[in-house]
Amino acid sequence: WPIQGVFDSITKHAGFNDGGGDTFRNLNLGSVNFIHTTDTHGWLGSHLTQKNYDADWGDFITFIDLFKSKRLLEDQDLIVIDTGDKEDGNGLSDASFPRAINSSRIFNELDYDLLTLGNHELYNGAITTQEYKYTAMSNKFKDKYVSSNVEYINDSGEAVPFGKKFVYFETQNSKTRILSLSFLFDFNVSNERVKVTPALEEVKESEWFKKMTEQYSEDSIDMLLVFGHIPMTDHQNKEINKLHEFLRSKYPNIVIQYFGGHSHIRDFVQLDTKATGLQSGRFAETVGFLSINDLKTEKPKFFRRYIDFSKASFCHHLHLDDAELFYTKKGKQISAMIQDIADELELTEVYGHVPQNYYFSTRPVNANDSIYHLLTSTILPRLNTTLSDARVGRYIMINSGSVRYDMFKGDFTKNTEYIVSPFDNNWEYIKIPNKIASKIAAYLNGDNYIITLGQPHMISKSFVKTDSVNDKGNCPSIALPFLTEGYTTSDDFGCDGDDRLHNSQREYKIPNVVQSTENLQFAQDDDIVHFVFYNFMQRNIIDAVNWIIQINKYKDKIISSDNVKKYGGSSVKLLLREYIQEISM
Ligand SMILES: Nc1nc2c(ncn2[C@@H]2O[C@H](COP(=O)(O)O)[C@@H](O)[C@H]2O)c(=O)[nH]1
Ligand SMILES: [Zn+2]
Ligand SMILES: [Zn+2]
Repeated sequence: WPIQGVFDSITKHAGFNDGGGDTFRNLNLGSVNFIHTTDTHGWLGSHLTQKNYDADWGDFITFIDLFKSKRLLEDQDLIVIDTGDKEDGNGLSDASFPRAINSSRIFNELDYDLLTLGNHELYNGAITTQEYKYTAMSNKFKDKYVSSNVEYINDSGEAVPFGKKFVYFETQNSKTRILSLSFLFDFNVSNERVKVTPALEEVKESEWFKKMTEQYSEDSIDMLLVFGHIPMTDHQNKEINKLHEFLRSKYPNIVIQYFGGHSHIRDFVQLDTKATGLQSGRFAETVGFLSINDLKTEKPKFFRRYIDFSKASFCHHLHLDDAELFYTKKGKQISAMIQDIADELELTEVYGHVPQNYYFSTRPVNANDSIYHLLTSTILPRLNTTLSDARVGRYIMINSGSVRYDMFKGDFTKNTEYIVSPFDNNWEYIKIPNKIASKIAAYLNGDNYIITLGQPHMISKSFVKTDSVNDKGNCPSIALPFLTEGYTTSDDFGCDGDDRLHNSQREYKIPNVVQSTENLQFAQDDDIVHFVFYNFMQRNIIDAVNWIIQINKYKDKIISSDNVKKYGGSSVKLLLREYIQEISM
C-alpha cells in the first residue's frame, strides 16, 4: 500500500522502531534520569476526547513507580520534577471551592523529588497561602519545594522563603552530588501574599546565594540542577540566557541542567556544551524525559524525549507488552479518586453540543475554525447589561491568553467551560472618543509580546513574515491519513524528540488581544463609545489610552482607574455556554 511505504520510510528514517506497526521512539537511559512535568493546569483526569493523552494522574503515578522498579539499573537514578502552574484550565482544579483544593491533593500524591510554583499559584492570595501551607510546607515536600526568587508574606507581614532557597542532595544509586535552584520568570502581577525578585537580581545581590556558592564550590558537586517556571526559549527578554551566563560564571566547568515551563511548549535548548534545558509542554499532554551519561567528562551526553501522556506510551516505555500489567494499587486508587471528584463536581454535565472544532493556536485568528473568530464575531456581542445601548458604539476586548485550549466538536460539558476560558473576570468599561478606542488594539498588538496578556507559547516562537510562526528547524511536515494531529517538535537537538508519530500542526501568530466591535458604522472620531474589557487588563488599557492621547497630541485628559466603571454582565464562560445551549436546541 503506497501510503504504508511512505509511512515505513518516515518511521525508519525518523528514528521510530517499526516492529509491527509500533511507531515509538524509545528512551535512552543514563546514570542520571529525569522526568519532568509543567503547566498541568488541573488536567489530572486525562483528555477524554483525545486518545493521544488518555492517561490520568493515577496512570502517571503507576508509570513512575513501575519505571523505577522495571527500567532503572542499580547504578541509575530517576529524579521527578514539576515546574508549576497547577490550576486555571480544568474543572478538576477550578470548579471546586477553594479552587485547586481537590486537585492539589491528587497532584501531591505523586512522589516528586523537586517541585515549585508557577505564576498561576500567585494571582490570588488565598491560592498562594494554600500552596504555601499545604504543599511547600507539607511534611512530604518541605525539603523538596524550592523557590530561589519567591518569598511568602506570612500573617505577620514578614517575607519568608517560599520553600527552600536551594537544596543539595546525593542520589541514591549513582551517588551523583546535585545542587538545585529554582526560579520563577520576572512576574510582577502577583498578590499581597507574595514577593517575586527578578532571578538575576536575586542571584547577584542576595547573601544566601553568595554563601551557597562558598559552601558548595564546583569541586564539591557533580552538577547544578536549575528548574523553574521560566521559558527555555525567550526571544524577547532572554531571561534564561542571562541567568545561565551568570550561573556559568560561578560554575564554569560542570553540567548545568535546566527544566523550564510557562510557555506551554515542548522545547529543548543547548545553552553550551555542558548545559541544556528541557521544557515539557502543558495540560498533562507531555511527560518530559532527560538522561545524562558521562556527566563528569568533558563531553557529557544529553538525551531528551517528549512522551505522550498516554497509556500506550507509558506501557511501551515500561516494556510492557500486555497493558493488563500496567497496574499499581496506588495508581488505581488515584484514578478512582479523580473520578469521584469529577462526579462530585458534575464536570460531565452536558449543556449542549459543539458543532465543529474551534482552535486556539493552530489556525489563523480570522479563520472560521478559530476560537477567536467565534468569540469576536458571535460570543462577545452577546454581552448584555443595563448599559448596553444600540445607539452607542461598543468595543469588547479580551486578552488572547484568557483562552486556554481548543473547543472540540461534541458535548459541551461543565468542564468544557473551564478548559476553554476558566477565568471569572469582571467586565469594566471606559467612555472615550472613538478616535482613541479605535487605536487600542493596534497599540496592544504592536511588535512586542505582552507576557501578562498574550498566548503563553508566543514568548518562545519566532515570528515569520506570514501569519504562521516558525519552529526552530525545518522538520518534515507529516500528513498521513491514519495519523492524528499532534506534536512534531523541532528543537535544538532536531526533529526526533517526540515519542510518537503524529501529523504536523502549524502554530499561528496569536495577537495579545482580540475584540468585537458594534454600532460603529456611523461613529465619528469624537463620538463617545463604550470600551469594555476584562478587569484583568485594566492597567494595560489605561496605559494604552494615555499613550494614544500623548502620541497623537489629543486634547483629551489622561485617564486613571477613576475613569474605569463596572460594566457587569456574564463572563465569556457563561456567554459561551448560553450560545451553545441555544444552538443545541
Ligand atoms: N483574562 C485573564 N487572563 C489570565 C488570567 N490569569 C492568567 N491569564 C492569562 O494567562 C496567561 C499566562 O498563562 P500561563 O499558563 O502561561 O502562565 C497570561 O499571559 C494571561 O494572558 C486571568 O485571571 N484573567
Ligand atoms: Zn501555564
Ligand atoms: Zn505560567
